[in-house]
Amino acid sequence: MSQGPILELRGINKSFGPVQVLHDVAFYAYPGEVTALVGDNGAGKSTLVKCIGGIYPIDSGEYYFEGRKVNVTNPRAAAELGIEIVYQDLALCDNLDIVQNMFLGRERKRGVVLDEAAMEELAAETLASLSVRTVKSLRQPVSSLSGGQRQTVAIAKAVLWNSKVVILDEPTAALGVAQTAQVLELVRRLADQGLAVILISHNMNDVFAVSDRIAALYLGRMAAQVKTSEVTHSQVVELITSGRSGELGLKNGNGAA
Ligand SMILES: Nc1ncnc2c1ncn2[C@@H]1O[C@H](COP(=O)(O)OP(=O)(O)OP(=O)(O)O)[C@@H](O)[C@H]1O
Repeated sequence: MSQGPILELRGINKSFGPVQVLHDVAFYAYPGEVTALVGDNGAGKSTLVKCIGGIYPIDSGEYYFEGRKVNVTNPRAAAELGIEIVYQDLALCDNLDIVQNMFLGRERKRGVVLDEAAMEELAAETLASLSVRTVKSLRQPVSSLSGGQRQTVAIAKAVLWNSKVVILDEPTAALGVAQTAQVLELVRRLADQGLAVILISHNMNDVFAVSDRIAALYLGRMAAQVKTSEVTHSQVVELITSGRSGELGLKNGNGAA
């Protein structure tokens, strides 16, 4: 791919009080690709993603977006760049319907009145563009949806805002086999539409099924970022568990195309 990364981090450090969680981390994500972010519990995946999303300001390091150096010091700055995070707990409101959830906090208005028709149309268009046909009515409460459907709504909500980078935190963790397959298809479709997708996952099958690149964190350091087609399951497991892969002969943060 000739295009450069849409998002690139260099030398990122992040501490909480005396505890340094991220050490000199390099990371990049390309448009049209799924980048899997893997690592053991506590490796720093959530912290890295929260730095990308402006929830945690970085202590030092450089953050580039579309080739420009940027300061992302709060979630609004990230949203303005087109970066959206879909959290594991989804932050959907059970008592609200699909349209209300998708526009929560960013409602469309006509004068002082909510423009329900415009919101419903845009929600329908977005779901259709993602080839989501599993929800019966956009006016059904989110509490009536299955886990996979909820995940779909949360993802659709994230792409509604002309997003360019969508970060998904373990989107299949709570799902069964069929629903996992549906959500992975959706993840792939997002990338095929040109979005850069960052997928946090512990599931190697998911990672290999859907990702183009894999970034492996080990104890807060980027052990490697590699093309998925160039590594095996066991090499990735070795990167996650030991931070190294002898066979790959990779250096820290290496593997850029
Ligand atoms: N707000 C915080 N204050 C202090 N320490 C924190 C904070 N957030 C995370 N940490 C520490 O940073 C380290 C990395 O945590 P993080 O949640 O980023 O890892 P993770 O790779 O996402 O793990 P998991 O897969 O278990 O979610 C952990 O040791 C954690 O205890």
